[in-house]
This record gives sequence, C-alpha cells and structure tokens, in this order.
Amino acid sequence: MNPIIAPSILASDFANLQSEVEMLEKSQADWLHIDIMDGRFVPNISFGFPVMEAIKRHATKPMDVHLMIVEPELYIERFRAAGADTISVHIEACNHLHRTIQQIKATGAKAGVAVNPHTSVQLLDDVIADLDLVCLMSVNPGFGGQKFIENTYRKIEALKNLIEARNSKALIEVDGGVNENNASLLLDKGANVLVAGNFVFSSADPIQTIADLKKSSN
Ligand SMILES: O=C(CO)[C@@H](O)[C@H](O)COP(=O)(O)O
Repeated sequence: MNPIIAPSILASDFANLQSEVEMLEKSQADWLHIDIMDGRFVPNISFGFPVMEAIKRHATKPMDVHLMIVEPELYIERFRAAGADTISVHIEACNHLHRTIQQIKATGAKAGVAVNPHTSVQLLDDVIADLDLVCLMSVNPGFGGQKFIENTYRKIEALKNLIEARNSKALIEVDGGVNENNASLLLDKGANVLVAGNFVFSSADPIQTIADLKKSSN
C-alpha cells in the first residue's frame, strides 16, 4: 500500500507560508504535519494558534498536529478549533495518558501518541486499542534536519506486533530524518505514515520529492 506522506511545515519558508501550503495542496502530500513546540518539553519554540489558523485558511488536506508541549491537556480543544484533524501528544508529557486520549477523541479529532527514541513502545500496551496513530520519533524531538536513529526499525517491528496483538487500528508514523534512503525499509518494517521536513523543503523540486516518497514501497 502507498504510504501516507506528511510533509513537516517546520522546514518550510515561514516568510512564504501561503505559497508553501499551496505547493503542498498541489502535491501528492496526504497530510500537513504541524509541529508545535513550547520551549519546555523540547528546547525549541516553533509557532502556535495564529500560525496554525493561517495555514488552515489555505489548506484542505488534513492537519496532523504533533504537540511537543508539557500539559497538552490544557490546549486540546483549542488545537481542534484551530483546525487539527489528528492530535498527537507525547507519552512522556502526560501523567494521565488514557484521559488525554479520550479528551482528544471527544473533540472529534483522531488521537495519536508520540514516543521519544528512548521510550519503549511496550508502554502503549494498555492504550493502543484506543489510538488512531502512534508517532515514532526517529530523532530526538525539537529540531528538523537531524540524523535518523537506526533503532527506529526495531521499534516499528515491536509496535506492529503490539498493534496486531491488541487488534488496534493505529497507524504507525515515523518522524525525523526520513529521506529516500530509509523510506522503503521503514515501510517494509511496517510504517504507514512518513513525515518529512528538510528532505522535502530543501530539495530542488519539493513536489517531485513528495511524489518520489509516495512511490516508495515495501
Ligand atoms: O517533530 C519533528 C522534530 O521535532 C519533526 O517533525 C521534524 O520537523 C522532521 O523534520 P526532518 O527531520 O524531516 O527535517
């Protein structure tokens, strides 16, 4: 099956955000990946509601929102109102993960959980059946353009086994350092969604790069 391609807006040209979003709309991108960073959960600050709302004014494709923030439960409804279709919270940022997942679902958004490179996917055992998405971080979150962590392949396999064992419908998303060299193997191991930032936006022809990623197969 063709992967879902979710270019990460973080790597786009913020001074030309409207044309970047219009480019993604014309491309074979399936989702727009939106990275929200608060300077506390991760050592970087990206953007917040006004920018998200501006993106939404030019986007028809689903917005896949990755919250790299502490206490995400305080903002779920506002991210949904700003246009989020999927909302992923970090397992490491949630004291009451089950409650936060139900909170996301109550807004009508799809519920995702993001997992840092050091965190075992086995910790999702008791919530995996409730999830629409698991975002496996293949870099330490906070910055685009980092090197892909090879251990991610093993984590995809473990997560796939868990999803099957618990009869979950969760999609496996891989986020960080995704490019033409690792895309096929990621899909081979069981990934469904590829997030790509710098690989897309730093390329000479982002529309073609997205088309090439879309054609990657397992
Ligand atoms: O969440 C993050 C970084 O924290 C990612 O979404 C990156 O923005 C992906 O960018 P590349 O590694 O593909 O440049």
